[in-house]
Amino acid sequence: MTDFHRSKHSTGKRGVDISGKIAFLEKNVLDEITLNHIISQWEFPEQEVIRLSKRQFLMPGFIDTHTHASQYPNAGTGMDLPLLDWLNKYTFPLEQSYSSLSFAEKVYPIVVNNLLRSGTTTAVYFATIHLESSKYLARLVKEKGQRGFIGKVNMDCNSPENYIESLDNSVKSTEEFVKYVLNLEKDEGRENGSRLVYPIITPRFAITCTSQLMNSLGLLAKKYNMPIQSHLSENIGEINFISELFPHLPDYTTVYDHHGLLNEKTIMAHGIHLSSKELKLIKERNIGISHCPTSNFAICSGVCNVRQLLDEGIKVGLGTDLSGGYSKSILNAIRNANIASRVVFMASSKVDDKPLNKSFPHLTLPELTYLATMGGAELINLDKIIGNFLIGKEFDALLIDPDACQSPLDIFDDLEDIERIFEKFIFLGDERNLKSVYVKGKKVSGTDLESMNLREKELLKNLSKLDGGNCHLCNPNS
Ligand SMILES: Nc1nc2[nH]cnc2c(=O)[nH]1
Ligand SMILES: [Zn+2]
Repeated sequence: MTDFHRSKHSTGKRGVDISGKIAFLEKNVLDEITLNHIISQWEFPEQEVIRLSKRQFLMPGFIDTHTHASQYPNAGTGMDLPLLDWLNKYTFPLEQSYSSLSFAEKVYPIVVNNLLRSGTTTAVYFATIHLESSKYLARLVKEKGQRGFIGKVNMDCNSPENYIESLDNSVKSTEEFVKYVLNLEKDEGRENGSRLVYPIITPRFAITCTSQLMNSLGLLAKKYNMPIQSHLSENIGEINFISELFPHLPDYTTVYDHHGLLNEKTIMAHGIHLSSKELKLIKERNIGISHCPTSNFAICSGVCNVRQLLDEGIKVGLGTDLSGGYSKSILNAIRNANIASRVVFMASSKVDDKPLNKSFPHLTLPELTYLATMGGAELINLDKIIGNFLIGKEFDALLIDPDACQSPLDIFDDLEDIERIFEKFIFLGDERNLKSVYVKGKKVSGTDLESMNLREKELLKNLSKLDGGNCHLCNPNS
């Protein structure tokens, strides 16, 4: 039996309290009497008790540790080229469009709404080099109630003529951006829990940043105690170019280290083709790797050996890497991380002499779920605040309804227990199963009618006409 309380106005430490923190958890509540007793114990003014039906369950919200909000319009297109050509032909021309704030105003709301709807309660975003559009993205993420790390991208060399900054301007506008984002929540007292949006220093990658720029960004990150994100060892052509640009340095990871960009708050996307020396350095600096399997497959960058990263004790989270990755959904990233880990195993010599049993070294369902939640929280240094449902953490959660309208899951009562239903949701489910999405205890998205806009309601009405519409979503009177 599952229930949870949300308080709209209580300052008391109960249920999910006013600051969005989890105040209590009760296990094994099997009957109505005990349930009602608990509810009365934790009573608080204007409480909202949300009762989950038979097969509904809660899980921690998804954390996308690497996505390019600006590339969303290209998602699902342009998979015919490898990284550097792909950047030049498709990606840089699109990103250039954000020099116009009104372009950003058209795209970014769609991005944030859709990420929330697919269960991404926290996203680590790349915007573009443009200050005003990047500020707008930060404002929007906060307004929509998503947790987010927003990066104004830096690039001052090896970039197109119309999509490049001067060194001076890049550093100045980044500092202005950082101050702007830090100020966004200055009026909100810390009794309201953690902040929602953070700035993150974002040198695009070492190909498009001069040494001076990387050094300055490293210092800026230090000055404001900020996280850093970039790309590392994604593609062989990229790695070869790096060794041409930095012949005096032994490898790609050292390039970033040399410029003061590696610390325990650094997130590097991809990390596919790393040498053992680089892995050692990554572990030493305690940086995290954002594993972006959909992108790695889609633009043929390679297959990341996540088991090896985990065995080395390196922090790993999942990223969609829109639009190198075509899907905005972390569920999709989980599925591709699963396939990637099996490809690594099958390509290894061990495949012939190991039976398909429990010691099979591909990623397990608990591990995949961890990467999408707590693993991501560790990467962004919010593991004390989100990532699971320990008491005192903030309630970033998904209310999953396996029986939702048009659900892609088929549940056979006689066969299923909660573990199987959860597994089916992870591998077959989609946003139709996300009845509610909560960030810091506040509902920010969901499939039920109250959270829909007019267009969505209209769409559902039409669906119900086609379908006969007997479910509570298609037909609220049923
Ligand atoms: N996948 C990906 N890799 C990059 N490396 C540098 N920029 C990018 C980007 O936008 N996407
Ligand atoms: Zn990327």
